[in-house]
Amino acid sequence: MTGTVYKSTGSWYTVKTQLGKNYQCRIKGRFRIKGIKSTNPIAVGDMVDFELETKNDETTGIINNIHDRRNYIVRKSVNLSKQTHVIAANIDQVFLLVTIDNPPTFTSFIDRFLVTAEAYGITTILLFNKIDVYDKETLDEVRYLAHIYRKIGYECIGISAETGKNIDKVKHLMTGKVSMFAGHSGVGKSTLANAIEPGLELKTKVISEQHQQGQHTTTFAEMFDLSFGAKLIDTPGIKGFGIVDMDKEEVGDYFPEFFKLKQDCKFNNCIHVDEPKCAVKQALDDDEIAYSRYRSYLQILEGEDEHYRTDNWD
Ligand SMILES: Nc1nc2c(ncn2[C@@H]2O[C@H](COP(=O)(O)OP(=O)(O)OP(=O)(O)O)[C@@H](O)[C@H]2O)c(=O)[nH]1
Ligand SMILES: [Zn+2]
Repeated sequence: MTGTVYKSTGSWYTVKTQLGKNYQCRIKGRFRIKGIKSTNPIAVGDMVDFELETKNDETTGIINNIHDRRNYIVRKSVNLSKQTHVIAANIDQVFLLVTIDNPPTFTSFIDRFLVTAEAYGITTILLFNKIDVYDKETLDEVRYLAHIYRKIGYECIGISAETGKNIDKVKHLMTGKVSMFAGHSGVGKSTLANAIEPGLELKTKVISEQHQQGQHTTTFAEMFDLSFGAKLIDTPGIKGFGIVDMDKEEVGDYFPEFFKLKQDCKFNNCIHVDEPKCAVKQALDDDEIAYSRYRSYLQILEGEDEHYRTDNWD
């Protein structure tokens, strides 16, 4: 049988078949996944093959194969083993919720998020939330940011999870796809989830309640089937992605507007900093590239990312 992993709690995996039946499955033997050292061989979103086994009237599944992943996101383990933890696989798109204030979302955060998503091969859509409470000036800022990111090719929507403004547009984009919501704490991820699917309880809340009681909890992602034919992966405590290791020469490739110009730089290994006849710097001078984007790029190049690492994950 073949199915998709909806939930994993350590050694057991909830796998749903195409006919919509859930099986509790375990892994047979050991899996090795090319290229990554992972603490967990199978993650939410994985497509797996399994055999059924019945013992004492209880039927469970034994997973014996994992299908190739289209993409996956990881977080580095907190210990020093350099192992990674795969959070989720086969994600179609991520909605990054952005608020101008309450809390503020800075372009440096947005850009680092986008670079990482590009590196993972995941489409990002920017949702500017809480537009119901913004004054004219703040709305102008939303428009300005939306203009910058649309020009690069990112879809941008102004929404209000509270009033329901443009939620239909978000649902439309989600239909038939596997999505995730990300963004700083307090931007409205849970509120949005509830606006698109009333009654859906995301774990983010549960986890923070447990936190207050001083309990240490390991967080696991979970996939939900929504009523309008969409899938949502909930990853408790997620603000962004874990960091992808990349070389200096690679960073510019994940800024789509830089990447397009790269072929016009004099040097084909140009990193757009001090090189002469650099098409990216020329475009910056011509206001074709936003200064905030170039600044974020330099920050990433210079490795000013330590605080982002902790910022991205609770
Ligand atoms: N005015 C207004 N308030 C909103 C909107 N969306 C969310 N909020 C409020 O913002 C606060 C935070 O919203 P949450 O949905 O809990 O934010 P979250 O991103 O899930 O936060 P974490 O669980 O900490 O990651 C709540 O008080 C919401 O009522 C909105 O569109 N407009
Ligand atoms: Zn260049």
